[in-house]
Amino acid sequence: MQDDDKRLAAEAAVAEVQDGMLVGLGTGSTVRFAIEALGRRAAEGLGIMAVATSIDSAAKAAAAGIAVRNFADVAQVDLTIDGADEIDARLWAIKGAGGAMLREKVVAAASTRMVVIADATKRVDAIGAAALPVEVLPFAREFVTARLSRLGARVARRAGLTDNGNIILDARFAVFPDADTLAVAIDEIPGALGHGLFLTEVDAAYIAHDGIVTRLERDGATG
Ligand SMILES: O=C(CO)[C@H](O)[C@H](O)COP(=O)(O)O
Repeated sequence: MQDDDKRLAAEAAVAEVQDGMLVGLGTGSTVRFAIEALGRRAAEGLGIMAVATSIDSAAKAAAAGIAVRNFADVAQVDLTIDGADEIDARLWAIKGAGGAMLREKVVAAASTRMVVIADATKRVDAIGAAALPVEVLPFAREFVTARLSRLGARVARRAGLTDNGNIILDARFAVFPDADTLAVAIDEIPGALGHGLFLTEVDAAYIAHDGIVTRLERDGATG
């Protein structure tokens, strides 16, 4: 059921893709459905190329027959489709449970339009219950941990390394602080390379609940 909703949200977003576009591919189990849908459209003749936010998504896109460009060679993306861990009515999102939020934020910032796809379990009244992932230079591990603790977080180091060779610290807050203030405060910590708070990047969201897809736009429109 949840997978059906992920697929429906993904297919609704992929319907936005037009011939000639450079498409940004996020990361995660919902994006996997978007990659499959995009692969089907490419096989039917849609002329697109993609950039991927993770090694995993690049491999899945190539396997689906989508031409993948190296993002390092790219300054501008037409449309990016990505998942989220939480998203609210303002289209504020927490991302990064899959650990790709640093590349995801760069690609989102390069995109003319960025849409989130999600099943209804991701829709929240206010973001902040999910862990907030922070990608950290390994050299700065304890320093950044201390700074995040000072901001009120309980901090846990995630196992493994990101695609960029860095570590992830998951920050949990008993009471989530003002998101704008928190984003600025984390941005100012040297060694903290990126975090999962997406407050300005998301232009629209396709959210599926029991087979019905709702589109939310940043300007408040729904469909
Ligand atoms: O931000 C992400 C990866 O960094 C994912 O988009 C997010 O975690 C949602 O993943 P899923 O669709 O598997 O629930």
